Amino acid sequence: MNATTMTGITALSIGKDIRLNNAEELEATLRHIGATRYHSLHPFHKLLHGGKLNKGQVQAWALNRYYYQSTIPIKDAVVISRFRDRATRVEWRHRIEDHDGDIGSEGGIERWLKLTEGLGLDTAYVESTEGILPATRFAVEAYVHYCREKSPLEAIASSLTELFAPNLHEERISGMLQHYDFVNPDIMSYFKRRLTQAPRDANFALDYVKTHARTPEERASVCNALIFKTNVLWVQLDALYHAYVEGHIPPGAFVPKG
Ligand SMILES: O=C(O)c1cc(C(=O)O)c2c(n1)C(=O)C(=O)c1cc(C(=O)O)[nH]c1-2
Repeated sequence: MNATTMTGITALSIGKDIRLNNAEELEATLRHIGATRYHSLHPFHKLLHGGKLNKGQVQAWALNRYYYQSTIPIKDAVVISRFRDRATRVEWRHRIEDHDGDIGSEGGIERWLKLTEGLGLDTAYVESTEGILPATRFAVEAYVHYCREKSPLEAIASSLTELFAPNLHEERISGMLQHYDFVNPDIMSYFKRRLTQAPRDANFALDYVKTHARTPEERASVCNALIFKTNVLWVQLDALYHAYVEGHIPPGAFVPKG
């Protein structure tokens, strides 16, 4: 079977007739899922990176994404809690430091707050998460629940969207710097740092699933974890589009000024 030409992948899972016989077929299928479902393809990102949004819309995106960013270390603590195996915990724990930082060293969450502050948002308001869309909260919480409830293999596999993040971050850095006069390199430092962190993390996760998914059923579960995660990311942008491009802001959510 040629995984890259496969059909039968539904919105939620790969077809029952798709049988992945080895690690190479698994990797080809994961890359196919990324190429067809990663949120780099979402219309909201096309607008964001193409300079087609106004400042209020970019603020709404950064405000909502803060909830995702600030939940990632909680998710990673859950992933760690799934492993008796010390080596896996040791390997995974730098992810928490990457986001939370350490005494005297800045982490990704602080860098994200530089972005929201640079965009003119009040940091206490961003941190309160009061203005985020309900769909942002539901999607992000679903990711944490997934890592708690599914198998440890699926918990690791659900991080595999990061395989596809560096290209998106490159596109975002250059697109946003080029198109928006309210964006400068300093406030984009979050993404610059992820360009080195994400490939290291993604490669570990990819090697892990290729080694530990030993049966066709386990390989299918890895693919389904990646599909689940692409949906977590996609629905967040659907909600942003509906609220801030089409103008249907849900009650109580952030309303851009002016
Ligand atoms: O900007 C993005 O589009 C994007 C996507 C993803 C992703 O693919 O899940 C992550 C990030 N950024 C990111 O910055 C990040 O730290 C991160 C951690 C994880 C994860 O699942 O553990 N994904 C992502």
